[in-house]
Amino acid sequence: MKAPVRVAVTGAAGQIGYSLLFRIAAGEMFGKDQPVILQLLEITPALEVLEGVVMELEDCAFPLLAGVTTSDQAKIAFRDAHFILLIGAKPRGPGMERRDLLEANAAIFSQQGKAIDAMASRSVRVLVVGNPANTNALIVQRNAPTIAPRRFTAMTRLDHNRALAQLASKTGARVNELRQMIIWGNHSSTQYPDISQATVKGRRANGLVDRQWLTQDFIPTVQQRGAAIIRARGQSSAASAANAIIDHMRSWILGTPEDDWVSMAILSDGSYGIAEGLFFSFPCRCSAGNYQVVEGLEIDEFSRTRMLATEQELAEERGAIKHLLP
Ligand SMILES: NC(=O)C1=CN([C@@H]2O[C@H](COP(=O)(O)OP(=O)(O)OC[C@H]3O[C@@H](n4cnc5c(N)ncnc54)[C@H](O)[C@@H]3O)[C@@H](O)[C@H]2O)C=CC1
Ligand SMILES: O=C([O-])CC(=O)C(=O)O
Repeated sequence: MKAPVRVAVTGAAGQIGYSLLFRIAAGEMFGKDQPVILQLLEITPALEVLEGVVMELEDCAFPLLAGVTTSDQAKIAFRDAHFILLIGAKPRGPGMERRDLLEANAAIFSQQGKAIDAMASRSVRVLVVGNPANTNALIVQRNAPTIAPRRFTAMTRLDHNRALAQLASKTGARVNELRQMIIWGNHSSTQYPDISQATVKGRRANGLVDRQWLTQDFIPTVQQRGAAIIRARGQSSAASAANAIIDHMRSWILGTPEDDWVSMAILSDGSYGIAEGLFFSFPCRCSAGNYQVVEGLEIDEFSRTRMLATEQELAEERGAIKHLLP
């Protein structure tokens, strides 16, 4: 049996937490041979609810669940953590953009960045989910200067999965017959879901759909999907977000297939002309716990314009919280 990995999860008593923790404990994130210890963080008033979730975890008698701890102190929850999933934050309601949460959530992420720096394993891998996820990831990373910047990511995998589902439905294919989707930029309504590299059953997706569907239907549907779910459910997406968290971590740790890639928001190194120092979603290939931006893709004018728009928004978000960046 492998040694257990320590997985810290914040906002563990929230909606996403309730869809996520049981799947991690069942072995869906790290594989069926990898025991896990869950280190759960909540705010003090939510600890009682969290105790109920812990009782349910116990009642599942998961063979891979090697322990569960709870705390309202980030420094306790993050101690020696190998993986940290930063979910705990305020979600948006109807009529809001994710950036409207910046002020409410930014303080959480600067404090948690410092706690990661002080307490986590030096080889920790961090995924930021709480919105606005890209800019929160920047706050966390900059507040954790002793951890390598490559170990911080923000989630655009839900957008990637949404784009796959839309294209599969339009072309009558199954999702697993699609390859090489891309989400560029911010997890926001300026993101650019790009099918220019995508294939459907080995054929170029661009040749299977018309420009009008792309611009009037596909791109806005993916960009606005979170808002559509809030309108319908009265709450933001949770089960699909939890599923994307599993997918993101699984790809990062266990790797991507030879003929495909995934979208991850990572600290830009200047690839594709995107300004350094922004958490920007790129197509990435993963292997053995590492990721690399897929280089050398041709970017036409249509794509470039959209990539610049989402880059511009990220630069503005960074400007709004620059006082929180050491
Ligand atoms: N990146 C993405 O694709 C997605 C991001 N989200 C975001 O994820 C976040 C969580 O969503 P839900 O679980 O639906 O919200 P929720 O409100 O159901 O749960 C959030 C939990 O976080 C806790 N919390 C608040 N401040 C905390 C802190 N300082 N430390 C630890 N825990 C704290 C709350 O007590 C609550 O239990 C939201 O910001 C939401 O917008 C949601 C869906 C997709
Ligand atoms: O839209 C929201 O606020 C929640 C979220 O990030 C998503 O569903 O993509």
